[in-house]
Amino acid sequence: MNKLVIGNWKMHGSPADLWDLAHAVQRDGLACDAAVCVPFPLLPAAHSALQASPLRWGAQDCSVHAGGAHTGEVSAELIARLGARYVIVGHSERRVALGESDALVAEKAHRVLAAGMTPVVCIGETSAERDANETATVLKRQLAPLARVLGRALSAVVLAYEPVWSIGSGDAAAPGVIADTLGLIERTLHFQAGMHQGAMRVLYGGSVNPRNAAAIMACPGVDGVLVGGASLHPADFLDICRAARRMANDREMVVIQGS
Ligand SMILES: O=C[C@H](O)COP(=O)(O)O
Repeated sequence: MNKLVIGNWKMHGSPADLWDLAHAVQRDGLACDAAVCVPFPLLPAAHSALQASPLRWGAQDCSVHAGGAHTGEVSAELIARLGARYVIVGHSERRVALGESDALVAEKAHRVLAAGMTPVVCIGETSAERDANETATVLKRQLAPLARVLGRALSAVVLAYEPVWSIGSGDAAAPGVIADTLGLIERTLHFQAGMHQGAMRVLYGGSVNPRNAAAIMACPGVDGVLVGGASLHPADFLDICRAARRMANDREMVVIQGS
């Protein structure tokens, strides 16, 4: 499976930024599966700028409702009509600031799948939870409703492990911590949903940049990265994509040499 790089622009960006990124991709090529998740008002511009590009686009949230009288909400169906392929759900910035529950996040993931897109479901512990040795408890609690609501469709989800203490800090989790935590996630998914290793894509997110991307993507179980700040700079974003492509090449060489 190719590595996947997803940029999360959060509440940043403009149509001009999307065209800059599109031109950079056209000039340098895109070396892996990649997408950029933009604020809702930028989705039409993403459609215009990226429709002829290998770079996909998506949103950062959606309504838990399919449609109807829900002022200010944006349904997954409306997002899909703008050509989006991915929708991030359960980002810690929403869980913390807006009190989004694990059950709500699972229902939103269900809506995204029903609209024919891929949910990128974020999970991760805060620094207080990590210090209190509660990482395993938190991750199991966050994953449980997903397994319950989605059942077999869980394998169509992209999971993003984002330790909250790492987001925007400049300090990515150490490769050993990432590998250990992804192992824990894998065992939890096996126990809760009967899922086997590699059945779904699992990304790491939190202070990923062009300097640490290769080491992070070399961690066992890491299928790609969810990138915040660095995704706002086309050169950095494409450097991370190149690191992802090198990983795939290295693996292909190992398979060929070992076959
Ligand atoms: O969704 C992306 C994450 O919040 C990571 O953000 P960051 O790369 O700026 O730390």
